[in-house]
Amino acid sequence: MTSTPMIELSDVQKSFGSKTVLNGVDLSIPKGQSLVIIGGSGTGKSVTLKCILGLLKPDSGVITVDGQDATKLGSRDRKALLQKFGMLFQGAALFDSLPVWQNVAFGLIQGQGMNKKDAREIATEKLRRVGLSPDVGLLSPSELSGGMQKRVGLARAIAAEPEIIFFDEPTTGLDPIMADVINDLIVECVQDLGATTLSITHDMASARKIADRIAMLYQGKIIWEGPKADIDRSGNDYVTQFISGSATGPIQMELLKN
Ligand SMILES: Nc1ncnc2c1ncn2[C@@H]1O[C@H](COP(=O)(O)OP(=O)(O)OP(=O)(O)O)[C@@H](O)[C@H]1O
Repeated sequence: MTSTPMIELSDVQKSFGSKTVLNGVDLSIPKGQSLVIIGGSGTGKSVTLKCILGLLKPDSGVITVDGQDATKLGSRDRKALLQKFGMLFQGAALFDSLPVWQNVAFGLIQGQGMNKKDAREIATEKLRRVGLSPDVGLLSPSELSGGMQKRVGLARAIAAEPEIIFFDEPTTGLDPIMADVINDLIVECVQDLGATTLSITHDMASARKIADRIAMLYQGKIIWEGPKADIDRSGNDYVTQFISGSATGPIQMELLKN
């Protein structure tokens, strides 16, 4: 394993008014590794992603992406940095006004200025990679099942062959079998590209499948991080409660205190 971190967060803090959401988050993802952040609703998983993407500015701390301080970039450098990212959004977030192939090709045409013919060829190839035939490229996203929409979202995320891919709740809304199919596809596509990935999810089956390492965010800090094989013997009562989905344990006690 290479020790060069592709993404590194050091003591990142972010508050909204009097509410502290991130209270000293430290994370390091080596190149080519997949980290999954787990944690309850409202614990700051999305805020962490948005800080890395530059959509939110942390109050303090350092975020480096491929060696660059991502919190101090001008708009041109930020655009260049964003070109390294692919993203699969929660709910796939496809444009219904565009046919499927144009959704997949969107970043190639709008972001890279690629001509439509070449972008369409790549979109068709990526659709095939995720198990969809070229005919599907002509449909509207609204004509597709949830599982097919996730496949299209994945094809879009990998279209530009990014070095880094973010997966935001990639299995939300899917039945467990379709979720497993999508998890397998994610693992295959990430391996094809050798990409570094950061995912956020509540779905432990997904985390166990797509992660190399898992980190748990709780009350604004990473309270446990380790290889996925160690999660069942973390020795951390919060992690144990979260992965067992139990209503009783320290997390419930904290909720009752508030
Ligand atoms: N722009 C904002 N302004 C004010 N508060 C915000 C903003 N964005 C997020 N928050 C608050 O920060 C907290 C963490 O939100 P975040 O969306 O990161 O949670 P999450 O862990 O991703 O939750 P979920 O799993 O439910 O998506 C929440 O209390 C939320 O209300």
